[in-house]
Amino acid sequence: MPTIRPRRSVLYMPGSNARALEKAREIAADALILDLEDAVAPEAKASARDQVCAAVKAGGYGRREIVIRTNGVGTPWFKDDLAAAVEAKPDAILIPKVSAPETLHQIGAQLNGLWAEPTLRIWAMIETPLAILDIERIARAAQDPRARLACFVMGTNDLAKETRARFVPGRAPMLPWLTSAILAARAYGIDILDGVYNDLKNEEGFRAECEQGRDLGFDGKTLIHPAQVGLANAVFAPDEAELTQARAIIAAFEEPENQGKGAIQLGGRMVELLHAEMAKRVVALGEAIG
Ligand SMILES: CC(C)(COP(=O)(O)OP(=O)(O)OC[C@H]1O[C@@H](n2cnc3c(N)ncnc32)[C@H](O)[C@@H]1OP(=O)(O)O)[C@@H](O)C(=O)NCCC(=O)NCCSC(=O)C[C@H](O)C(=O)O
Ligand SMILES: [Mg+2]
Repeated sequence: MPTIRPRRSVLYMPGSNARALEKAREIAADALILDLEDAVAPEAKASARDQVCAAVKAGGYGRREIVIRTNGVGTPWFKDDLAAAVEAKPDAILIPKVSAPETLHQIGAQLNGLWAEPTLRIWAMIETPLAILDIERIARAAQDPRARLACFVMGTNDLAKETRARFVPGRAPMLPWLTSAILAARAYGIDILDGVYNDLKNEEGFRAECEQGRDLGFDGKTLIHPAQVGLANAVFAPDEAELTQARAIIAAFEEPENQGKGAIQLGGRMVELLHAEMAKRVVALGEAIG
């Protein structure tokens, strides 16, 4: 079982907001996205870049995964963002509006030229109609180690803007796009995070969207406010009942009488070896969350 990195709660914060960057050291999110793109006004881009990179270099974020979101590849800020982010040594760099695999291959080549740490990963925002139409080829970039692709992040705000789809309970207009991206991510072994929920005061709606995202197969949810972290952590973690059931499945297949069997009955249900594999992942995720 490969090591699992929990990504239940992934909190964006504007790179221009010094208070948020400081506060984030105490927030129980699994990962933080320090944003240089949409959350930062054009006149604040350069100072936000300096501030974010200084914060990452200063550290103090504990086990939280640190991700810097650059401005888009075609913008005047991208080149400096990428160079500064590489130097700051975050865990990953998030590239907005990736619409074709060639972008990821080009960035992979640039990272080599910048002597990026071998452990640095690339995350890709999936938030344009073209990305959805070409999602399989984009995910396939993960097969090229130089592209360093580790995670997709759904940008549902940009998708709504570009398509004119509306945000409605249940997200029917977006479901085909979300599920296509999940399939592509799984086909090539990368993680995938659900988009943000903008309605900060609507806890019921937020819970429903977290549960829907989890049931669709997302690894976690991107968030915009610290108040959203606790619920996302709870929804995307296996609960006690799931952990107990998973341990029971693993134990059942270890019984001498079940050795060599591909399918057994447990508590009135058929379980197969594939369920034991799934159970091992649930237990490993539970242990990784600790
Ligand atoms: C949405 C906000 C602008 C609300 O800010 P504010 O009104 O200041 O909130 P509060 O008064 O409730 O804040 C309470 C304290 O919490 C801190 N705080 C708030 N948000 C964050 C945060 N995201 N990270 C860390 N800390 C945060 C405040 O500083 C307050 O602290 P204190 O002073 O001690 O009381 C704001 O929440 C915000 O800016 N959120 C993030 C916005 C953002 O990053 N947007 C870009 C990413 S979303 C996106 O683009 C997705 C994608 O690309 C797509 O297309 O969908
Ligand atoms: Mg966006």
